[in-house]
Order: sequence, then structure tokens, then C-alpha cells
Amino acid sequence: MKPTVFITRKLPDKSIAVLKDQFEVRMWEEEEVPVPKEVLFAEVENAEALFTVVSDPVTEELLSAGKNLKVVANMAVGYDNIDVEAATKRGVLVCNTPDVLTETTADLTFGLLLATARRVVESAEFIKQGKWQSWSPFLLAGHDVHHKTIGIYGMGKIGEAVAQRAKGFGMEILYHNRTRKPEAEKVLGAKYCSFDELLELSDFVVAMAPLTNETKHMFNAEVFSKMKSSAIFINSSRGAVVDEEALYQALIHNVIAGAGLDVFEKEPISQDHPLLSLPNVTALPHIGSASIETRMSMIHICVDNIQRILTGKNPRTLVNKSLLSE
Ligand SMILES: O=CC(=O)O
Repeated sequence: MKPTVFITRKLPDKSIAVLKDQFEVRMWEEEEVPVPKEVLFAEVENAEALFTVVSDPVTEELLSAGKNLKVVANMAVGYDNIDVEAATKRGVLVCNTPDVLTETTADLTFGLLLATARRVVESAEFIKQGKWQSWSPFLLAGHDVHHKTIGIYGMGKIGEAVAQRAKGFGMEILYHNRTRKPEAEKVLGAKYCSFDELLELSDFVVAMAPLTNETKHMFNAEVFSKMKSSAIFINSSRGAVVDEEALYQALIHNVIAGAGLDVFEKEPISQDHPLLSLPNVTALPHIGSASIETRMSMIHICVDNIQRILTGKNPRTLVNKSLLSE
């Protein structure tokens, strides 16, 4: 019998042709509605491979239901939706999609920074709502980006790609990271500093760190109080690195000036969430890597990893690397 692959979201037929040629491919046929938990649990029972997206919780319970499961290929660089420890204990390989989305996500992050600073979304809504009466000196005036200071928290590949864009805008680049990045310091002129210095000196504080036990709710009331009152906070990593209530309070009390958010603690965020009521918040629906080219490349990596693992080869982008050496 052919091994079974379950794909949790509808994908274009041509992007999964390689899998269909060799395996029994089952797919949740909805593009925008997530697979219901009971369907996922029923499907995982017979699956050797799961193709997942960031909104699918791959819990210990799901992994134990997947008695034949060999691989979870997650269509994202982040894998905080997966209990990697539980997967590793069961010998299930976890794969992600690094590198291909680096530049695309950096474009969106810097675009969100520009949009928030220069009030682009608010201005576009203003004109479409017929509110434009006349040119006036401070109509929708925002903050400059060029030659300001950007502070990047989490200098991984995407952080460095954001820094590269900031360099083009003549910005002073500060960063804080678990390890120093000598190459980024040399090539981009990025300066390493403590987290507190980054908060105190930056005009734009950009959260780029993955969500872990250490980074959960890292951006809290105390952290916002250390930022400049003119600071703009940008988050395109994971919603849960921010205490959203603390961010809301910081915004309404002018502790900081604005926020650009591509990610939220609960996604999709509900329409009546207080953050969405604020004019100085630019909110996007988790589209960091969402260009057609990059999303196709991410699918391709997942497909390739599944194909390789189910035919006895090593995957290209493995998260729980300890499993290969066993
Ligand atoms: O959020 C998306 C990703 O982690 O790739």
C-alpha cells in the first residue's frame, strides 16, 4: 500500500503533483477554513506524513494519534505550533521552510514600518472615505524613517535582511540577539547593544525573535515604558511575544507612538479587538511571507521534504536534527 500524506489546506494541484505520483494524497479541500480538529485527528491515524500550516496545532495528543507518522512538514520558518519535543520523542521528523522566505518577509516588515510611520493605511482609508477637503500643512503627517534609529530584537536571517533595508534608508542600526553577529556588524554597520539600550535609543523597535518560553510576552508594560514616547513598535514574528493588553495601554496612554502588527496572539484576531480600534495601529493578517513566488517555494520545500523522507532519504530542512544522527 502507498504511504498516505495528509495536507491540511487546499493547495494548487500542480504544486503537489510529485506527491500524487507516488503516494496516497488526502487534502482538506478548503483554502481559508482550517481543518476541524476531529477531521485532522481522523486523518492523522492513517498518515505517514502531515503537511501543516502555522495555524495547525500539532500537539502531543495529535502526534500520539498518528501511529504511522514519520514527518510533519510545516509551511513556515517558525514551528511554535508544533510540540517538537513530543515529535522527537516519537521519532517524527519536523521540517520547516527557512531561507526562501527571508527577503519576502523582510520586505513586508520594512513595508509595515514605513506604512506605520507615514500613516499610509490611514491615509488610504481617509481618501477612499471622501474625507479629503484640502491640502493642509500637517494633514496626516507622520514620522520620518530615513536616518532614524532602528532596533532589531532577534538578529536571525530575517533580522539581517531588515537591517539591510534599513541601511538603504541611512538608518542607525542597533540589534540585540542571543549571539553577536560579527558579519552583520561589519557589512551592515549594525551595533550590538543590551536589550535596555535598544529600547531606550531606538525610534523603531522591531521584534523579529521566534516565539519560545523565553520570548513569550517579552514585550510587556515595563518594556514599553523603556521605549521613547515617539517610538514605533513593529512585530512580524509571532503575536505571543507581545503582551497585547500592555501594548494597548502603552498606545492609548502615549507611552509609545504607534505599532505595526502582522501577527497576533490569537489569529485571526477578532474584529472588536481593542488594538484594531486605534488609528496609530497598522494591522495586517499575518502576510509576512505572502508573495506568490515565496509561498510556492515554501510549498515546494514541504513537498520535497515529504517525498525525501517517505522514500528513505534525508530531508533538506530538518528542525529536530538530533533524529538524523540516531
Ligand atoms: O509566520 C510564518 C513563518 O513562520 O514562516
